Formats: sequence, structure tokens, C-alpha cells
Amino acid sequence: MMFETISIPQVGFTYTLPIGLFINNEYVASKNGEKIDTANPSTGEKITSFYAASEADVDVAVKAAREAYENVWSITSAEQRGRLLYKLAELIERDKFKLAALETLDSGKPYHSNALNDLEQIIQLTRYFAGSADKYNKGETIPLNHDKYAMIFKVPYGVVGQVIPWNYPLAMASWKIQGCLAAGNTIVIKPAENTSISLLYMAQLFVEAGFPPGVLNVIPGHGATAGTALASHPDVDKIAFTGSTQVGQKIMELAGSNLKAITLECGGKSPAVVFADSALDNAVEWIANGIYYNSGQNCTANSRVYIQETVYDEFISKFKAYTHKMWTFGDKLDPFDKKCTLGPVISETQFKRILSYVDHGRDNETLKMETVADFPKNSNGYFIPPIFFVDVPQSSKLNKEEIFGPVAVFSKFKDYQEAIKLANDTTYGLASAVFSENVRTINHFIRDVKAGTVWVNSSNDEEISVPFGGFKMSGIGRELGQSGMDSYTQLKAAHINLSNYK
Ligand SMILES: NC(=O)C1=CN([C@@H]2O[C@H](COP(=O)(O)OP(=O)(O)OC[C@H]3O[C@@H](n4cnc5c(N)ncnc54)[C@H](O)[C@@H]3O)[C@@H](O)[C@H]2O)C=CC1
Ligand code: BAL
Repeated sequence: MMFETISIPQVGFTYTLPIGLFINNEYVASKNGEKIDTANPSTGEKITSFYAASEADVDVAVKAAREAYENVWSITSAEQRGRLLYKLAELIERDKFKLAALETLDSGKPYHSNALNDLEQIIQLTRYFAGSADKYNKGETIPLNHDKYAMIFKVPYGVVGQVIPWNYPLAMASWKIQGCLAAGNTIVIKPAENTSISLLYMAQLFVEAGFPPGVLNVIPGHGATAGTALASHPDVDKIAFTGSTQVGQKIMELAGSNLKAITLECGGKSPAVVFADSALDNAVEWIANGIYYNSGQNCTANSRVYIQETVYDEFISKFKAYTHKMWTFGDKLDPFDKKCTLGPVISETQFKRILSYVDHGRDNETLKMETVADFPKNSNGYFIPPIFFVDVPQSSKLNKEEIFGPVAVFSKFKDYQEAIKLANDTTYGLASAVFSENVRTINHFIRDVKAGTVWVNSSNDEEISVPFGGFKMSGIGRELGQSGMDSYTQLKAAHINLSNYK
């Protein structure tokens, strides 16, 4: 059976949910019959199980993508690729509530305040890349002399492998799939083990929109088997990954086997720096949202917050009051509850991992910890209240490692020189935020901070038309915007000689 019936009573939806690998526009069982269970993070209860791709299944999916590329997609016009993406955007919009609800069930993200936002972003970016398909600048001509010129083409790679994480299951898939298809590639994508069902469900919309078989293939599976097989496959031309820096490093090694092109979007320890002249209420709101939204499971979460010493106490007291008002499990411990803004974290593994940082900070480093709510009693869900640590020394593990949970870390600084030194004191370089009303301070910070994104008087405020990606160990390459097309094209140069055979 390739479909199961599941219901979400909170929103009144019933689904005929595909549980097979999506290859050549059909759902199929894995060759060895292995399945993965997926659970509801707010209760710990099993939702369903779906087939897990083996190495042999990855091979079948790559062959499907190769045939689709060579025989169909590479001769499909950019305008037609755009039309299909526009149709897809319509279908996603039609089904956005059902898709968002599935995302909430499987990942725990609050339906009203998170999952529906993700869907709005996905619809917007699908239209963006639909439009880009035929508007993207696909080349240039360089006159060399009277008789010679060169034509530079931006051509697709061919077959692209993609490996995505669980914090934004459909959004991370869409950040990768839509631009890649618009640029003319075919895809084999592996979702994360604990959040595969929403993408399997959305794959049906690609069929309905008219995408030919093999253009998009979705192969859920384990990282160590399916992920490794995809990243090392000799017929995959490019691999794009979002997830931990450790796995990013492995993917880079595996990709070396046939010198695949790579895009890596890895971890972060993104600083937010608050100067005394900033609009403090504004800073408090952006920073609390920047660490507690999606329960802190954001690669760009501002988990290090540096505050100028003269406003440090005031900032913390405002932060505490705002967090108390805004960030709540709601009354029912259910992310479908309208009042719920802080859902459970994704899994028991992540729950324990986050708590190990909290325990370490409080017990081993004897740091001062505060929270605005208790851990819920009588729940098997993975709920963690908003937590923050104050007066944290720069040497603390909490200031060095990615926690990936609702845990903020506050430290103070004296002046600009100290602030920028602290902000850059990290192996990561994904994002940063600065709060100030002084144009020179802002200008210096933009120039000096070593990060792929700088938010000025805001934080975690993504725009799909703006390139996104990291410096240092946060990654390689960019997604979104026209960079989201560049990442999926390579340059070909043709030297044209029109001289009289001299
Ligand atoms: N940058 C980001 O957005 C994310 C960062 N993380 C970080 O990673 C930490 C651990 O989370 P994990 O779920 O373990 O992340 P992960 O990096 O292991 O998982 C991300 C994806 O990589 C795949 N994967 C794992 N091992 C692989 C391998 N050897 N070859 C190919 N693919 C492989 C997984 O199946 C999943 O699809 C988190 O606490 C967080 O710090 C996790 C998810 C997203
Ligand atoms: N906010 C989407 C990027 C990420 O956190 O993985």
C-alpha cells in the first residue's frame, strides 16, 4: 500500500497520504521494504511510517532524473518551465492549509503563527522562480576582435541531489527545488528522517501541475545510507545541502568523488549587537523573535546577544516582559491552538541535546538562568519554555556552540571595538544583527562583521529576492534571489572564429 489515511481533527482535514518513494511521478516501495516511523513532537505518538530509500533506490531515482534531463527537461523551454512553476504556485496556494497542517502535525511548528507563514513564503518564492525561469540572464557575448567573439552561456548542471533538514521541511525543500527547476535541472531530493511526509504529499502537486516524470524525485531515507549514496553518486552533477556543519563537511568529502559542485547551508551562532542608542523596544522584539520563533530551530537564530553595558539591565527587563507576553505554549500543549506561539522541538534527540546545553550552563558553568514559564507537566511532547542566560562569558560553551533551541545567551560590551570583536569571535558566519540609530555605527558594523547576512534594526527577516548563505563554517554558495539561479547553473564559453581561416 502506497497510501495511508490520516486525519487531523483540530483542522478537520483527512489525507490520503503517500508513503512511498516518489520516483518518475509515482510512489513506489523501497527495494528492501525498510520503513521509517514518524511521530508527532507535541505528543510523541506515531503518525505513520514511510518507505526509506536504500542505495539501490537512490540509483533508480538518479537514473530517472538523468533520463528526464537528457530526453525532456533539457529541451523544455525556460518559458514552459516557468509556466509549470506558476501552475505549481496556484496549486500550493489552493492546498496551503492542508500542507501547513501536515507540517504542524509532523514538525510541531505552531500552525497559525509559523506553518502558515512558511506556506506564504513558499507560494511567493514559487512565483519568484517561475518568473525567473525566462527572465534570468542566461549569458553574454564578449567581442574579442573584428572576427572573433565569445558567447558565454549559463547552463544547468543536469542532475542535482539535494539533502534538507527538518526545521523548515517544505520551505527548505522549496528554497532548493524551485530555483533549481527554473534553471533547467532535474532533481533527486532527500528530506530529513523525521519530516518527510509533507514533501511526499506536496510531490503530488508537481504531477498535477504537469511536470514530466523524473524531473523531481523525492527519496526519504536515512542520512547515512540514502544521503551518503546521493552525495557520492557518480551521475549526480551537483549536491546542495542544508543542515549541520558536521554533515556539511561529510557531504563535501563525498562530493569530491566525482568533483560535484556543492552548495552548503550549515550551522550558525549568529550575534545580535544592541547599542545604547538603539530603539530598545524594537531591539527587544526582533531579538526575542529571532531566538524563540520556531522554538529556536533556525540556522540564523540570534543565539548570542551582546548589549552595551549602559542599557544592559533595561534591555533584559524589557526582554523578559516581552517574552512573557509573546512566547507561550498556549493552554492546550497543542501547536494547532491559536494561542500557541512556541511549539515543541522536533524530537527527543533534539530535546535532550538542548537540555544538555541548559544543564551545562546552569550546573557546570554556574551561569544565571532565567525562564518565563515552566516545563509542562504530564506531557510526552518535547516542549521547552523560553530560556535565557545572563552575564555569559565569551569563553562559555553557550557562546560557542549552536544550541538550536529556545535558549538566548546575553553578554555585555563597553564600546564598538569590543562589540565587533565579540561578534566575530566564532567559527560560523551565517548572519548577524545590529541595533543602533547611529548611521556611522551601522555602516562600520556592516563593513566589519564577518557574516553572509547583516540585519540592521531587525533580525531573521528573510526576503526571498535576497541572496542567503554563510561565511566561514556556515557554508558555501547562496540560495534565494538570482543567486538561487546562479547556484544551479554553470558557465560554458564558446569561442567563435569568423575570420577567413587565418
Ligand atoms: N542549518 C540548519 O538549518 C540546520 C542545522 N542543524 C544543526 O544540526 C544539529 C543536529 O541535527 P541533525 O538532524 O542531526 O542534522 P543533520 O545535519 O544530521 O541532518 C540534516 C540532513 O542531513 C542528512 N544527513 C545526515 N547524515 C548524512 C550523511 N552522512 N550524508 C548525507 N546526508 C546526511 C539527514 O538525513 C538530514 O536530511 C542541530 O542541533 C543543529 O545544530 C540541523 C538542522 C538544520
Ligand atoms: N529560516 C530558514 C533557514 C533555516 O533556518 O534553516
